[in-house]
Amino acid sequence: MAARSVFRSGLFNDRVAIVTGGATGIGKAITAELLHLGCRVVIASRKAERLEAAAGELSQLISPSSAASITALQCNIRQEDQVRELVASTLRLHGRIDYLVNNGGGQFSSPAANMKLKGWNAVIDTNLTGTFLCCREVYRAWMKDHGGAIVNIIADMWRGFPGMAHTGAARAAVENLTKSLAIEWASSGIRINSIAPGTIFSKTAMENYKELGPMIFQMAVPCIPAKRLGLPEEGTIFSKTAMENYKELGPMIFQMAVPCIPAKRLGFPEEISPAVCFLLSPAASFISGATLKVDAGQSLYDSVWEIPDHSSWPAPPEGENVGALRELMKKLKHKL
Ligand SMILES: CCCCCCCCCCC/C=C/C(=O)SCCNC(=O)CCNC(=O)[C@H](O)C(C)(C)COP(=O)(O)OP(=O)(O)OC[C@H]1O[C@@H](n2cnc3c(N)ncnc32)[C@H](O)[C@@H]1OP(=O)(O)O
Ligand SMILES: NC(=O)C1=CN([C@@H]2O[C@H](COP(=O)(O)OP(=O)(O)OC[C@H]3O[C@@H](n4cnc5c(N)ncnc54)[C@H](OP(=O)(O)O)[C@@H]3O)[C@@H](O)[C@H]2O)C=CC1
Repeated sequence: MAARSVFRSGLFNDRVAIVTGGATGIGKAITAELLHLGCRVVIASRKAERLEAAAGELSQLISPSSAASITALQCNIRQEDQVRELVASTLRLHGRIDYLVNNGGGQFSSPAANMKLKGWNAVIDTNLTGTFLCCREVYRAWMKDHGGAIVNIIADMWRGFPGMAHTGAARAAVENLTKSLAIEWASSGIRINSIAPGTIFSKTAMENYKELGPMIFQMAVPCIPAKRLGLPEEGTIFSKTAMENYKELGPMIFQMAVPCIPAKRLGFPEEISPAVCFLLSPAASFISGATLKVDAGQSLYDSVWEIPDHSSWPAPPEGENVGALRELMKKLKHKL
């Protein structure tokens, strides 16, 4: 991993940061850049082996003259006692907590109608409650009396999040939580902001979407004149075994987002970390309660979610305008 930064080296000397989910993907890029800037970073997530491996790898990037350091602490942000222990251990180790980056999180894709309550709760507990618990514990234990800066990683959920409704709801809630805390905690000198990434490619993020391969078939439906998949007895493509063959294609979902991204390419973790460092840094000293979209304009543009053609919508109220349109369509049809 290349640890580069546009910021002045030593900018975060003697500062201490907790980065949840700091061992993989976006979190790993944030950790690498903070280390490059001299920060003492604690990375926290559930899988101890992955945490240790990342800490080992990232520590190689620290030059001997640097004030930076990295520590791996296991923590499931859904567990209140574990979050409390993460904060207490960081304070025992470093004596202060200047920054918190709530990056740990995620979800699975599923139509809302198929979600089990357990799955819904898992995603809400992780992304909303986990973020709240981390904020509350650093506030109580340190930032209330000493100030600090918090960045919450949310998502591109501005037009809802069809296919991942649970995470859309949780991230929208975190955006609102960010605003509430910006006001409640202003008098402690705490700034809190969110970053909403677009579609960001990393190996670990991709592995989470393996199960989406078979959906490639479903996604073809709007392009088929019959508006349904063909069956094997009709000599066409769809069968259980064909679907099984496409399990590998789940990760392609990331690539399929490209036409919906004005940049016409995916984003990368190293394109999120500078925005996080900016919001933590003194350069953002007058910014709080804000959300920075880092999505190359994706949220203003297209969606991967296809609505099949249908005639299920309730009819509009009859009147002169509906009548006029009907007449116009009749005339056009006649001309064609
Ligand atoms: C066609 C349009 C679809 C849109 C797809 C677009 C794809 C591009 C998206 C790009 C934007 C966002 C990207 C990212 O966020 S990348 C980050 C990815 N990383 C992660 O998500 C990692 C963290 N995630 C998790 O740990 C899990 O997903 C989870 C949050 C669910 C927590 O897992 P936990 O280990 O605690 O829980 P379990 O695995 O035991 O599951 C609990 C219950 O949750 C339900 N569940 C879980 N997985 C699935 C699944 N794949 N499908 C359906 N349901 C699932 C289930 O009810 C589990 O309980 P049971 O198994 O007992 O029923
Ligand atoms: N990649 C993308 O396109 C986008 C990503 N995001 C969000 O950005 C963040 C980072 O994602 P990304 O790097 O792409 O994907 P990753 O899957 O690499 O990162 C998710 C990280 O969160 C950690 N994590 C998950 N659940 C918990 C938990 N309960 N307690 C502690 N840590 C947890 C994981 O570690 P472990 O499993 O070991 O606990 C992992 O390190 C996530 O919140 C993601 O949803 C938002 C928008 C787009």
